Amino acid sequence: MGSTSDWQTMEHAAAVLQQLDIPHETKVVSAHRTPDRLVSYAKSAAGRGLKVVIAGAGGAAHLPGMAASMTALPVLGVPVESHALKGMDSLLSIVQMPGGIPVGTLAIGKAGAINAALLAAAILALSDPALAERLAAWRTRQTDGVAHDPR
Ligand SMILES: Nc1c(C(=O)O)ncn1[C@@H]1O[C@H](COP(=O)(O)O)[C@@H](O)[C@H]1O
Repeated sequence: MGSTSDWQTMEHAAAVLQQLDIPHETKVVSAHRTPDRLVSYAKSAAGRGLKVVIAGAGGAAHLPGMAASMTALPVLGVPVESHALKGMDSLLSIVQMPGGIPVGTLAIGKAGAINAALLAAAILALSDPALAERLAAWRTRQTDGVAHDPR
C-alpha cells in the first residue's frame, strides 16, 4: 500500500487472506515517496515466490500501475477512499490503464479490499485444490450468514 494511512482499508484484505489461511506479507511501498523501494519490490516479487500482488493506494494512485509495469504477476488495485474526492481520484487513477499493462481494479474502499483478497484467493485456488475448498466454505458461511429478515 502507498502509505500507513491505507492500512485501515487494506487490513480488510489482510483479514480475509488470514481467514483463508493464505500466506501473505504487508508492505508500505510508494511510487511517489519511495520509488526505489517500489522498483526493487516489484522486480523481485515473482522471484521471491509471490503469486499475486494487491496494491492499495489513494489519490494520484500510481502504485498499482507502476507495480504492474515491473512484474508479470497479476496486480489487483484497490482505490483507497481519499478525503478530498471520496476515492474517485483513486479509482480513475487505477482503472484507466493503457492497453498492455493490466491492473484488476476493485471497488473503492473496504469492499474493494475484501474483494481483492477474494479474487486473489480465486486465482490461487486454480492451482490449489485445498484452497479452493476453503474458499468455497468461506462463501457458504457468508451465504448462511445472510439474514432473511432485516429486523
Ligand atoms: N497513491 C499513493 C502513492 C503511489 O501511488 O505511489 N503513494 C502514496 N499514495 C497515497 O497517498 C495517500 C495519502 O498518504 P498519506 O496519508 O501518507 O499522506 C495514501 O492513500 C497513499 O496511498
